[in-house]
Amino acid sequence: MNLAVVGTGYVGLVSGTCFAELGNHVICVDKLEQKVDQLNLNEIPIYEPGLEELVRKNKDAGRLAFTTNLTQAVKEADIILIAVGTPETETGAANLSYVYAVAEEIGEALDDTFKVIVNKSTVPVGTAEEVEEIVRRKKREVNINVSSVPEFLREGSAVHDTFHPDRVVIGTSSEKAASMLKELHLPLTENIVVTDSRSSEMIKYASNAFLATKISFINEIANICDLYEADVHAVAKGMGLDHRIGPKFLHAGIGYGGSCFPKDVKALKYLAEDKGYQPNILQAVNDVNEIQSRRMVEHLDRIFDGDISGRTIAILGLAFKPNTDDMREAPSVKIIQDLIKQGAAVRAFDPIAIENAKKMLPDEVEYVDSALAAINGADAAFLVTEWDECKSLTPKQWKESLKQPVVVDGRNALDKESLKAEGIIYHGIGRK
Ligand SMILES: NC(=O)c1ccc[n+]([C@@H]2O[C@H](COP(=O)([O-])OP(=O)(O)OC[C@H]3O[C@@H](n4cnc5c(N)ncnc54)[C@H](O)[C@@H]3O)[C@@H](O)[C@H]2O)c1
Ligand SMILES: O=c1ccn([C@@H]2O[C@H](COP(=O)(O)OP(=O)(O)O[C@H]3O[C@H](CO)[C@@H](O)[C@H](O)[C@H]3O)[C@@H](O)[C@H]2O)c(=O)[nH]1
Repeated sequence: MNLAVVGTGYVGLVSGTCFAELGNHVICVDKLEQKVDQLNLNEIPIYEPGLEELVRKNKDAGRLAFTTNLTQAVKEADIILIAVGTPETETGAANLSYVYAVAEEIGEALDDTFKVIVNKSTVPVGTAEEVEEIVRRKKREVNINVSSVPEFLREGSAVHDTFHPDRVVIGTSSEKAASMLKELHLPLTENIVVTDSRSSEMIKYASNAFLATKISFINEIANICDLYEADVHAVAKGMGLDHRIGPKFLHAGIGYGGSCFPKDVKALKYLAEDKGYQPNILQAVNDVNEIQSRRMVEHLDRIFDGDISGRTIAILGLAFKPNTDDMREAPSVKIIQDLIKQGAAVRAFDPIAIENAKKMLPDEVEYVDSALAAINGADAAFLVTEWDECKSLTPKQWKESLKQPVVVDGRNALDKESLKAEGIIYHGIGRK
């Protein structure tokens, strides 16, 4: 099939490339000329394991191309995928201006042949219908269907997730569109749910909100564990073995970040409130997450009697999770701002996110190029992102490098017993 993919962020770039790998002919469009030039030189603007080789291979095979020319890409396509950003606005609602702008451009570019327009961006319920209206306003007699096929990939394992999805959701009112979209996705999975576009849009928000709920729930349990000297690790294990609960997304820590969970929980909350419904669970999920990253600084305050001014704190990991250089809504930002406000000096390490981090963090932060260099001579260390390089420091290295043997593990990723055995003052989140 011939595909046009509009937007070359995580979703557009990864899904476009993977569809090319499956034998489709894919043209990816972005309005940023510099990004398209980079992609044409095989320079991948994001860090995503396995992606660069796949882009190169499919470009060389003539199945994948990058352009700023939306009109040409639309003309050649049977299916047009919209994969532009839907960031958070001040009210918490999703900003749909990029989606609407693309709908207008597609409307202007369409000819008479039947095309399926697919919304892959995460959007409020009813957006597929709105996009169809915008396109038809441009060309009344146009032969199209607008469907919703939400994306469920995770950053850092995006290529793997795209080739091995748990399910594909197709929301459409057209049998022809459903059959074309099924044909496109069948090589990936047989678990294809076909529904209407409104339910499909809701499936995406509900899935992200549910996963975020699991995280805020276990974080709340961790906070209570702290008060009663129970260990949330053991608690999560004991809970997760119940098949009805499951072990995943029960890892307590400093809260969820990234470009999706924070904004999507708020956007769904906004959708409910906009119709006069008070979504109490979503509110609580968000509230718990907003303060969870403060737990690390609280631990430090306790150790240093509330005065950390003049202390050097090593920050291990800046990205919102390992295997990505994405700093969007990374808990490290709030933590570092807090530390600096209290007069501490911050020395930070991340294997790949430092360049992105510099754009968001205070100028006072010192950056170093290894985990060991970060902890060398520091008064305490914070594990903020559980990169392998940070987790693999030995108890001896921690002990010999830190000025004071204080380690606050915001991801509960370190072996607390061996650290304690080495004489290190260890604090996890909800771990006695
Ligand atoms: N990042 C993820 O892991 C992920 C996973 C699932 C779903 N989503 C959802 O997918 C959508 C895209 O997310 P992302 O992280 O890939 O976005 P992004 O913001 O990283 O990238 C969007 C791209 O679209 C381009 N763009 C904007 N307007 C354009 C236009 N008119 N024409 C051509 N290109 C245009 C931008 O230049 C940018 O390169 C969002 O709705 C997000 O919530 C993201
Ligand atoms: O048990 C857990 C699991 C995750 N996290 C945190 O939750 C955030 C999100 O993690 P993850 O879901 O792995 O990353 P994303 O790439 O943001 O992916 C989520 O958001 C995407 C965008 O919508 C969806 O497509 C994915 O299905 C969904 O998992 C990160 O800060 C993690 O550190 C925890 O704190 N505890």
